[in-house]
Amino acid sequence: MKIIDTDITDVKVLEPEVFGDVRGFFMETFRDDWFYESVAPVKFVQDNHSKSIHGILRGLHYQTQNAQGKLVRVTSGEVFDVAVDMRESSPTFGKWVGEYLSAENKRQLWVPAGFAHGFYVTSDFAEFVYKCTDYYSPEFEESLLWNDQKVGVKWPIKEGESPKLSAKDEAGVVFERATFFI
Ligand SMILES: Cc1cn([C@H]2C[C@H](O)[C@@H](COP(=O)(O)OP(=O)(O)O[C@H]3O[C@H](C)C(=O)[C@H](O)[C@H]3O)O2)c(=O)[nH]c1=O
Repeated sequence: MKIIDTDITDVKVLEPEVFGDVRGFFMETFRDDWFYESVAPVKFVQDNHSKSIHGILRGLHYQTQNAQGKLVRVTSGEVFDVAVDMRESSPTFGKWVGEYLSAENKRQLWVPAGFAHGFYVTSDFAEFVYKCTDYYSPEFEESLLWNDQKVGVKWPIKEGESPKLSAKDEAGVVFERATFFI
């Protein structure tokens, strides 16, 4: 597995070793000992899987308590995946990184606890699977508004298209009023 830095120190792109042959391919997608030693000393407790059609934008979510680190990847289609640093003490507080994750590039993104996370589906549909370092706690869930002007995420939304959001995400908080981490 190759680790690729992003513009935010703690957010990493992981590229698996892919073994292709006449049958197709094989790759290891996660090893607990390697991840703990080489990426972050965390343990994962919950796996999730969602499917979304083109133009869906899920996010930008985080839990203000039981904050979740997320190891995310795409098994069908392609998304533009975004992490926003919500840690007030971080030198990259309020900054964002975005990476294209796809079944094709097989890339994963490690998004530590303390980040708002979301993605926009650029393909006809996308299946999104991910591991979380804490359990789902809806009572502590917050949505940062996807198009907050201060954060300024440059989503790859084509001219004339607008993202399809859940009501919860439509009602996301602006950065100024969001809950931050230490
Ligand atoms: C997240 C989650 C949801 N649910 C239930 C609650 C709802 O009845 C239904 C859909 O939930 P929601 O609309 O919050 O799903 P997403 O918009 O995909 O939320 C996720 O989107 C972004 C990309 C994230 O990073 C988070 O993992 C997560 O917030 O699944 C559960 O039962 N367990 C869970 O862990």
